[in-house]
Amino acid sequence: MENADSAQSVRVAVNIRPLITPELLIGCTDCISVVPGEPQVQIGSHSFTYDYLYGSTGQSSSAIYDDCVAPLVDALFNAYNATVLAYGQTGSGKTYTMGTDYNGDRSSGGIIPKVMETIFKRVETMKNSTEFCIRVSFIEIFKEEVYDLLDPNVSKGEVTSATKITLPNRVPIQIRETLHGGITLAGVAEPEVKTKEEMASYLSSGSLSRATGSTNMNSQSSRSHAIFTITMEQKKGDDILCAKFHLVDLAGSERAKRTGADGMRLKEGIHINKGLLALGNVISALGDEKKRKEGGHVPYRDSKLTRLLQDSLGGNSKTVMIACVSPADSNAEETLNTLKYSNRARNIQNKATINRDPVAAQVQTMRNQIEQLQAELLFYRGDASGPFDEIQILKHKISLLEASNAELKQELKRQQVTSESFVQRALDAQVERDRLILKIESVRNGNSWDEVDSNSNQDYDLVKSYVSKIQILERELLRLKSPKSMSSSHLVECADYDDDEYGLKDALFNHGDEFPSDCNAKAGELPDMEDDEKELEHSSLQEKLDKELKELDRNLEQKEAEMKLYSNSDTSIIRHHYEKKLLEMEQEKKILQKEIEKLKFNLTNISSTSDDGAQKLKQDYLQKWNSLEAQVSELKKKQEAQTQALKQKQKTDEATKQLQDEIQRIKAQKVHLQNKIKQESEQFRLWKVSREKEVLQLKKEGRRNEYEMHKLLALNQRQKMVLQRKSEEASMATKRLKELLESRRASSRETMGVGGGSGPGVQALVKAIEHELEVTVRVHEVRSEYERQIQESDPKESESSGSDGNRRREGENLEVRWCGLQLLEDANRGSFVSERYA
Ligand SMILES: Nc1ncnc2c1ncn2[C@@H]1O[C@H](COP(=O)(O)OP(=O)(O)OP(=O)(O)O)[C@@H](O)[C@H]1O
Repeated sequence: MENADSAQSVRVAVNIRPLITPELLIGCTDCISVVPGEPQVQIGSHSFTYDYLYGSTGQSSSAIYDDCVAPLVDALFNAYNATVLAYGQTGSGKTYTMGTDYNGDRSSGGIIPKVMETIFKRVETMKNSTEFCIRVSFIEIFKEEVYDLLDPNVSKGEVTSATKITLPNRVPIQIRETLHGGITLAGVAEPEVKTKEEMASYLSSGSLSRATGSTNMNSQSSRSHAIFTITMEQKKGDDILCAKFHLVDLAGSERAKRTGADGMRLKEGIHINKGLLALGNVISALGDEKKRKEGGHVPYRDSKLTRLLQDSLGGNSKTVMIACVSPADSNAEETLNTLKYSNRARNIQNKATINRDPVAAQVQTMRNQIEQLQAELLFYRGDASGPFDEIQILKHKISLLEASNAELKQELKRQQVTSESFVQRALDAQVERDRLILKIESVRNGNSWDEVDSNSNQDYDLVKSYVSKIQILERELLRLKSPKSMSSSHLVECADYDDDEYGLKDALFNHGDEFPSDCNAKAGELPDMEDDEKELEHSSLQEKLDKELKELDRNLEQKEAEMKLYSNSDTSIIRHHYEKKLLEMEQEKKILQKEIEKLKFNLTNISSTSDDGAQKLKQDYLQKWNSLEAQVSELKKKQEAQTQALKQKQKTDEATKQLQDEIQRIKAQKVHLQNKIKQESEQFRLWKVSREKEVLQLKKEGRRNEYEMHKLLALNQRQKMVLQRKSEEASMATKRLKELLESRRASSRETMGVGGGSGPGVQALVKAIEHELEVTVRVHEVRSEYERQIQESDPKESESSGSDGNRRREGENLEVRWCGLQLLEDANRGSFVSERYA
């Protein structure tokens, strides 16, 4: 179900029947007054307003159908449920108003026959576009049991004159609740009807089966609540709509005293009143705004009548209640009750919705979904006009983002410049720091400040050379790095630094921190600019070529328009026309000249005679001659004009030809230009592809270089450590040597003390031998130490080939040089020491 309408209250109409014969016989008078032109009724001191009012001095009862019921028939065709409910005391005219006792008599009035008629008339007009399936059911609630009035298997029973009640032999029908809370009647007959007559026959046969009986108040009193239901199914394509129209004729409320009911009839009356009381309670519950808002309980389950009317009262239905009242003063009390009861019903709020077949509704929903998805798909594919506004907004967003991107790029460039200077300063500081560390280490190792300074200067040079080498490598790396790869792989690369197997972060030449920032600073600068330039060049060239092409198109258009002008007039026809005209003129001229010759001849003959007649003729001839001469000269002028026109035409023809040539030339140019554009685009594309390849290659190379650089740095670090250790060991050896010399000197002094003095020649010899010994020991120590170091070094390195091997050799040379230096120093120091201690 879908398309929920807004809540609509139950409409209430009051139908006041006229005083009937029995009432008149007992002298009843009219106790109800009606406010003219208003749906307002007054009884005693009570006044009530309704939606509609009929009978008495108000509107005629025949208008009930048009005002109240016809809109419900419309609603039924629009798939809304509808209900007409006739309520009132016994004998107040409910059956009469509803037409439930229809017996096939065409003239009999009532709402149901009119509804049937209208439905079938409309079905007839709509049958081409819609498939209808109309079914009817007719049930009654008699003594709190539901009976099927259309059950064909049930004998009609017999009518006993004593009770005047029809007692059919039948089985009550069970009320069932559907999963969705709807109410159904198990096994109720619901025959399909094709015509009004068919429906009417079910109505009349059902009404015959209805329980009726005679009371003091009504000789044909309905002893049951009857519900005639028309179910209409409409199929329009895949859409299936289904709605129900309940036409309810309630049993009348009654007072046993007045109806004179006893026994069976009394029991019936009690049941009737019980059902109506339950209905009253439901109406009260639904009509009380406060209770409704609080979601209070509505006692639908208190009676079968209220259960069956659940949807009609406060549910999914458009409902009209017709309160039937008798105007007789004898019924004043019941009439007042009915008016109060029905007035409350006006407060009931229903919410009718279009009833769609669940499967059809599902299909419809799915179809809507498919349509929506298809629209979305088209939009995302870009081959639909799409939601134009959305595209505009997105375009605007893109342009804003592009502008902000350009700004950010500018900012990035500025930051890059600043960052570069910072990086330079950081590098300087780094070098200085490393130099100081070396100095401190050296001092700690017991070296004098002079030595430290000289060592430090050498270290500084070494550090500087390494730093500069690193810088060169970094630049090389940056150059190789692609601008595009930087953005994506930068983070990964930076992360790699942290995981570096050599622990570069903690190394003396710690460029792990600076390097990525430097990478960042320079990222995309040079290659990006190069690419940008190339792309800019390409786009400006394309633009230029496009402009040229447009210019050519414009020229072409212009020339073709001119051409059209010329070609509009068919040149051959015009020329033909001019030539023909010229020829005609020529002939005319010849004829005129002949005539002139003839006249001249006649004139010469005439001039020889002196006859008056001849003179007159001469005069005539002369006049004619003159006119012919004038004609000839006129003709000549025309001929000249025609010749001019012909010449002009020839010129035009030439111009046309020129134009045609020019158009051909422009067209050729255009083709050439288009080819050029195509070629240029192709070239650019190829360039881009090769550039991308190059970039990939460079990235690869960059990564390799980077890796090598890391290895170099690690090697360097290891060498530094080796050197440091070696210098420590050398100083230890010196110390040991000093001790050795000291002990020897002491022993020699002792020897001298024991053996007496010796000459200065012997002392010098001892000194020289000692010095020699010291140097030899030192050299031997250092060499063995160096060899040991070499053996200890990673055997894998010796296996590496190519550039790795070169670099390794370079490191070894450095190491040897360093050792040599140390050796020399130590040897000198040894000599100095030996001299001092001599
Ligand atoms: N508008 C009317 N004009 C003339 N006669 C009417 C009108 N309404 C009802 N009557 C007559 O009043 C009598 C009682 O009417 P009806 O049987 O329709 O009452 P009821 O409300 O259905 O009674 P019950 O509840 O006992 O079945 C009938 O004889 C009927 O012809």
